[in-house]
Amino acid sequence: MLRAEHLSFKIGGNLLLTDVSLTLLPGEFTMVLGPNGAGKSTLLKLLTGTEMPYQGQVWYDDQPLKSIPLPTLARQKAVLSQLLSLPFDLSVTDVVMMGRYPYFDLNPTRQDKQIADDCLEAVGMFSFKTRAFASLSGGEKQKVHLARVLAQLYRQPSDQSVKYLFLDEPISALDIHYQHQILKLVRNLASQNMVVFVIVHDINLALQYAQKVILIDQGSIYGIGHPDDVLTQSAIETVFQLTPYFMTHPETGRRVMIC
Ligand SMILES: Nc1ncnc2c1ncn2[C@@H]1O[C@H](COP(=O)(O)OP(=O)(O)OP(=O)(O)O)[C@@H](O)[C@H]1O
Repeated sequence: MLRAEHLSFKIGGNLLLTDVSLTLLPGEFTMVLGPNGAGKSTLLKLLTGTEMPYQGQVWYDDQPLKSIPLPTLARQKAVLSQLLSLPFDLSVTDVVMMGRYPYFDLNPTRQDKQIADDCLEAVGMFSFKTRAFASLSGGEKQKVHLARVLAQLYRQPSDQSVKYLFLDEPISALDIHYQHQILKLVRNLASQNMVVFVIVHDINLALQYAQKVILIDQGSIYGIGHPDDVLTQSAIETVFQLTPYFMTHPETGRRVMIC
């Protein structure tokens, strides 16, 4: 379980996040939405320890995040940020193997290599494994970074511990086929004792996949809970300043938004 209490964050004199409290449960697929600049990435950085809050605290299970040793954290938590370029000339396999750094000393084992291959396969990028990462398209780079975080949290059968996966707009560069493939993959991971926190902009994908939604506006939580309870007509009108219409999907019966 992840628990955050009364998180606030400021840079200079600007308060970017104000009094955010939340609980994320393993097994629950949480999606985070909100306008540009609302504070979604800032919240992710506080929940992952990339930034320290000005006020408040984050716990992973019963441990304050700041007290968890980095080598332990590296096996528990993986983060995919929006920055996809790398300053080094690496192959696709090299990038995925970065996810295995917490597990080997000098050289990857045969098992690490197999895990990297499996994770590339899972995102449809196995045939690119020897390519130079810099030569890939934007969507291909995004899939390789996804394979990297999957490799980092790859679970051995004996490992029952809770894992924490944070993805900042992981499907922004993907075609519609891979948007759905990756979200199904992540939903499946969530069901395996994982806390999953995914920032997206697509309200219909959140209505389709999320079990919990966090709607952020102007540095605060506007709503948190079941997607149908949070992503209401009035909430979307207020937060995004446009008028949505909702229809019912003809086969599944779920809500679909059109604007
Ligand atoms: N280092 C910084 N200095 C000043 N302002 C910052 C800094 N980092 C972020 N901000 C501001 O904080 C606000 C929240 O940024 P954040 O990246 O969390 O937004 P977001 O909700 O993830 O937006 P987007 O959907 O555009 O990615 C923005 O207005 C941003 O300009």
